[in-house]
Amino acid sequence: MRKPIIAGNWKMNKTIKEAVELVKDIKSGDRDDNVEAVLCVPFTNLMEVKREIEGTNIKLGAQNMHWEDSGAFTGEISPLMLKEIGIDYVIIGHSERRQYFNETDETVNKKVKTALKYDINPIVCVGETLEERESGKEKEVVKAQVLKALEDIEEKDIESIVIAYEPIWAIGTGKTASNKDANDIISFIRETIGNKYSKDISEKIRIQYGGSVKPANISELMDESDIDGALVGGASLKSEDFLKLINF
Ligand SMILES: O=C[C@H](O)COP(=O)(O)O
Repeated sequence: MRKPIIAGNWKMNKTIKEAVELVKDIKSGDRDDNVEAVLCVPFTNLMEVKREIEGTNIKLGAQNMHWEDSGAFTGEISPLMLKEIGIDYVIIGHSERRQYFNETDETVNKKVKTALKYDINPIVCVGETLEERESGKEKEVVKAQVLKALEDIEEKDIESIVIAYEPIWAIGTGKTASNKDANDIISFIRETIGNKYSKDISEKIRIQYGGSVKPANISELMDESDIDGALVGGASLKSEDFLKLINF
């Protein structure tokens, strides 16, 4: 049985003061213990948010990470720095990083390997553009992204990974993939992992959907057979909405 995982990706939002207020509100709300709630916050908020969630079952995530431990990489954050703070998750290969910061399948693969080396659970994002979907290439694109992200990764590490399927055309646009379409691609990702490794591990890995998830559509998405959770942008910035999502 896969434990549902709802992760809020705050993106480039919230000052430290705003972050603390939001976490205090989330902390004080009712939360379903059977759902894993993760807050993926800007680097500058990690330490304060870590302090705030101490003693709760809320998990902490970063939104990116370099693959090297240290060195001349101005502006980058290393896995050692994140490990010291005590993060549980790191988002890798979000489409915004691929689109605006030249993240490639190769760098995604390096970062996934580094995260695993440091026992940080990677949330690996994949997803097709509108153009790719309209030309019927979504499965081909997503399969290539998944296989490259998992290159040279052993089966024993697969369960530590979460995959987030986020069709780019559904991110921040208010357009959600239909439940059926999202479930279809997610079960295809599961099948791809099953073919590369084993059916057993493909049944264990958690795969989220992301793209305009909100309180109004979360339960129907979670009713689908293969969708194990959501990676949520906009709706994770309001405590009321995020609490509704984790109590779907
Ligand atoms: O990481 C989250 C996704 O990019 C979805 O963002 P959104 O919920 O604002 O569409």
